[in-house]
Amino acid sequence: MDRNENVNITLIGAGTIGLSFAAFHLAHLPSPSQLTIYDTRPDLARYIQETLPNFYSGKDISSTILKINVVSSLEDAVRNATIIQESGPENLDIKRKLWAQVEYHAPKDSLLWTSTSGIPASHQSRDMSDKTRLLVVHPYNPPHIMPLLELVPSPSTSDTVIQRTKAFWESHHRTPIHIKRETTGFVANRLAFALLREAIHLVSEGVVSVSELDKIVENSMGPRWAVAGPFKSYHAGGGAAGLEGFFGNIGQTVQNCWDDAGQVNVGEGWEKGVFDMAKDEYGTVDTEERDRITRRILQVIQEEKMGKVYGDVEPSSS
Ligand SMILES: NC(=O)C1=CN([C@@H]2O[C@H](COP(=O)(O)OP(=O)(O)OC[C@H]3O[C@@H](n4cnc5c(N)ncnc54)[C@H](O)[C@@H]3O)[C@@H](O)[C@H]2O)C=CC1
Ligand SMILES: O=C(O)[C@@H](O)C(=O)[C@H](O)[C@@H](O)CO
Repeated sequence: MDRNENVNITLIGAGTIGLSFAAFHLAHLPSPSQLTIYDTRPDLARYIQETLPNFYSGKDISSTILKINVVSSLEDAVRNATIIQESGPENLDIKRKLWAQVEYHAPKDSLLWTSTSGIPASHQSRDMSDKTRLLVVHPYNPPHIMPLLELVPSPSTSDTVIQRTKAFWESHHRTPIHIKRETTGFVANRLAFALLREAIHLVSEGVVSVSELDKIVENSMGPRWAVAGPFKSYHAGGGAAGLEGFFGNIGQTVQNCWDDAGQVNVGEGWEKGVFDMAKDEYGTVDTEERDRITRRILQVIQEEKMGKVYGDVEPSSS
């Protein structure tokens, strides 16, 4: 499936992730009328009118919003969908119930995607009759800017579903990565949370403050890993001998750091100190400014790596 096909996309859940996906698809669908949004909130239409413009720096997109199908019935939402992306609460019972209903009302060849941060498709699809259809398509927040999509099939998910999904996102110049096995937190969150655990350890031990730690990441591995991931970076760092040379040179230091790594756990009492430090330092983060800078950085990287900048979050007005 590629971006040029006439697709009807249904978003279930219009919260942080759902609306971000809405902004992304509005910029790529030939018409806003190909987008359907369903949510159980009673004020959905007004909520969309009030919040979707925030993705376009307050630009008047009222005529676009009017063409979106905003529906209050799940059956109406999915009956003509080519792609259904669920971004409801991170709650297994809710997702399970949704998929059993969606499967019943949706076209038999529609793609069924869940945005979940960590509930495996094999758990969500328990009550589905055709478990081959469900696939985790885990975005990195915010999906209208962040290129990564982790495609995490259950053991039942068909390869056709995976390949059609991969083709769709690649045709939209995104980076879908097929994760081969269902792991807790998939991959991106595991890596991010491993670093977060060490960060919390260092802050709660008084080694650095919250803002000092953030500055260390923002001025070193942050930009480094945006250009070359950990393996490529350390392979390069090993010189002619590559990663083997890297470990030959500093393998013992690496092991010493691993041996001394923090083992903080949730609920052990570090929370108040660290949370208060983050609150005092950052208050409410200006996510619009954060996203503006992130978008600029990603555009430069996209231009360098793909030779051109693709699309932005500008809704089609047709
Ligand atoms: N917030 C984040 O940074 C990320 C979240 N995710 C995942 O995306 C999913 C959505 O997360 P958020 O957007 O942050 O949550 P959210 O709480 O902002 O939005 C959830 C939406 O679902 C609606 N909802 C509740 N029950 C529903 C139902 N039965 N049917 C339809 N809609 C219903 C709510 O009204 C709300 O608008 C979760 O599974 C989460 O783990 C994935 C990546 C990042
Ligand atoms: O960090 C992200 O954007 C995603 O990988 C997530 O799934 C979030 O961590 C989510 O779990 C909570 O924000």
